[in-house]
Amino acid sequence: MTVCSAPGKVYLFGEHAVVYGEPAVPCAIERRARVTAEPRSDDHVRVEAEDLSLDGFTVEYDGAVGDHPDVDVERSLLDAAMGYIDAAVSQAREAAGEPDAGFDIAVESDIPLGAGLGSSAAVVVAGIDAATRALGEPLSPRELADRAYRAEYDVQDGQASRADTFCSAMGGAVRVEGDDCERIKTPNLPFVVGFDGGAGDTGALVAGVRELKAEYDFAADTVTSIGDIVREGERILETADPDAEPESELLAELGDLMNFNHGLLSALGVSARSLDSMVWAARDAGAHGAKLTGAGGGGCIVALDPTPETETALSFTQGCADAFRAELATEGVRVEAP
Ligand SMILES: Nc1ncnc2c1ncn2[C@@H]1O[C@H](COP(=O)(O)OP(=O)(O)O)[C@@H](O)[C@H]1O
Ligand SMILES: C[C@@](O)(CCOP(=O)(O)O)CC(=O)O
Ligand SMILES: [Mg+2]
Repeated sequence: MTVCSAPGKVYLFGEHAVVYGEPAVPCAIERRARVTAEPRSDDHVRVEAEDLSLDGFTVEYDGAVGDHPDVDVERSLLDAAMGYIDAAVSQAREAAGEPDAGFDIAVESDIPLGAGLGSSAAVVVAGIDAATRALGEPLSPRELADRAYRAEYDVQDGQASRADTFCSAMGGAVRVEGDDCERIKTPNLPFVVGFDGGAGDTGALVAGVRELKAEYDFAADTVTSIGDIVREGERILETADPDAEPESELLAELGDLMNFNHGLLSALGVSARSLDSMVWAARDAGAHGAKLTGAGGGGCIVALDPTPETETALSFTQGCADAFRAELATEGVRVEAP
């Protein structure tokens, strides 16, 4: 029985625009998904995923992944929910050269689903790591990131960047621009997350931005401007001492860029009333800056505040279901039990 875990993430800057080749800076956070993989003597895949919004269920596939699931829910719902695990199993089988490998898989996660904290990437990265290790064919974190990206790309119909999966595999803060992915050094940024209890549909939100961009030059310019914000943010981060506590001047500069980034995401139609309301609650509480994180439409915002004020204000904000401090996770994917 092999258990691997991988972290979720927040976007300091750059979601959506990263899909079109602009740079982005996601940061891994200490909320993890854990996947257990146990090889089977047959070619079946049995999945236990208690956090899924289908009220928790157990499902057994017959032979080929995705065939004849033995569960009493609508097929389309099940496919949507299980797509990422299917894709992770397929990548692990391919990587290990064992197309007929069967597994008992269990998924457990502290990352809310579909809320912009990268639960899908964490499940896929930890899943591929656990399944390949269970077959005795461990991959490096970069190989895992690449396989996990291919899995997300397939499930999201070709609409995915490498940002979430690379960040989850490597941990820490990363910079992603097209196929170019690297870890970067940042000071320990004081992230506060507000969660509205809901979720957004990543595929539909990405498709919406794609349509706007194709229809209006100013929407395409907005995407480029998000890239400009990220480039400016990187310039500021490069001047910071990664080993010192971040100074408030640095946080103020980053916060201004986060606020600008949120405005442009909002212009692209991916914010929501609940997200805007949490963003304003954070700003009113004295956060240096706040923005939605991930695909948007519902889910989470991220703010920068070293004091307890933003977390407290969010916990009293209507529409905020949960508020918590998110520590930077310096470790990416890891083995919990070999
Ligand atoms: N704990 C989990 N168990 C099983 N599947 C999960 C789990 N967490 C996430 N997933 C998969 O990831 C999907 C959510 O991914 P996505 O829409 O990209 O949002 P995000 O990555 O922002 O959380 C879920 O619908 C599910 O398929
Ligand atoms: C909108 C996007 O930039 C980030 C999506 O993040 P999440 O799945 O909502 O955590 C899409 C992508 O980069 O693949
Ligand atoms: Mg995702």
